[in-house]
Amino acid sequence: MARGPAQATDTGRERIPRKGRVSGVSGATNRPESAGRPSLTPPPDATAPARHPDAPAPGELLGAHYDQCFGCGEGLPHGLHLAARADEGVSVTAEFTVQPAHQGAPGLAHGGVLATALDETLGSLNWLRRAIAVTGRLESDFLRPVPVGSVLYLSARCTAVAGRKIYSSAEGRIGGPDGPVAVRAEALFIEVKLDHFTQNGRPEEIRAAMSDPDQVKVARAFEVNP
Ligand SMILES: CCCCCCCCCC(=O)SCCNC(=O)CCNC(=O)[C@H](O)C(C)(C)COP(=O)(O)OP(=O)(O)OC[C@H]1O[C@@H](n2cnc3c(N)ncnc32)[C@H](O)[C@@H]1OP(=O)(O)O
Repeated sequence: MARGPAQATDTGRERIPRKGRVSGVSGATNRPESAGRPSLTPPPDATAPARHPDAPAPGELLGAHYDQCFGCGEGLPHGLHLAARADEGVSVTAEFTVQPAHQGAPGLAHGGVLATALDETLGSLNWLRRAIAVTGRLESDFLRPVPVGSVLYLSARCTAVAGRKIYSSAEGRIGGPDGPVAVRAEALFIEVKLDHFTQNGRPEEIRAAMSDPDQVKVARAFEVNP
């Protein structure tokens, strides 16, 4: 499709032409739809990820970062309720039990739900670095069907960091932590500032999350260093 100057879209936002990046605020409106797909392989100047000194100890549960999060929140009956634990270095393990509400085909987990479980597990890695980041790219492989009632044993690790780009990978096994791999993913998270959420999120939820008297909860909702 030919791209001219900025055009209105059906969301009422401007579509940004290829060479017309908006500078300043980080957010969904900044990245042109025509942008190519940067590689999931770290560049040669990438560095090894560093664990934050205050990161939870290996084996410690990370807890939900936000109780309305579909991946880990406790406040959503049909959410995944994924529970992630810190592991060594910048890596985590997590578990998620597939519920009837998570079906795609009869008796089997929906692929999008499995991708969510991978995304959430990968996202939780950022807490170990105390970085605020969002998923930019998530490439998933579905290797085995995952039945309702089964536990998906996930593990994820951050592999490299290059500027704002965070490279990571994850896999999910069934039948036990050493069972066969059912799903796996490679991801590129992009570090953002707090205003990514405050400027793009719906005001009701932002206000509610910000006004929680528990400052640690406020910080975790946005994955900010408390
Ligand atoms: C509360 C904390 C969050 C925890 C939640 C855990 C849940 C799991 C995580 C999620 O599901 S997050 C929700 C899903 N993701 C999003 O909603 C992100 C939507 N996209 C955006 O908001 C923007 O596109 C984004 C912030 C990712 C990037 O926009 P920017 O304008 O800040 O970045 P910019 O375009 O300047 O690119 C910076 C670098 O990142 C690269 N990049 C940006 N977007 C990319 C992308 N989508 N894929 C690959 N690379 C990307 C880009 O090529 C560039 O590389 P170089 O520095 O080498 O030039």
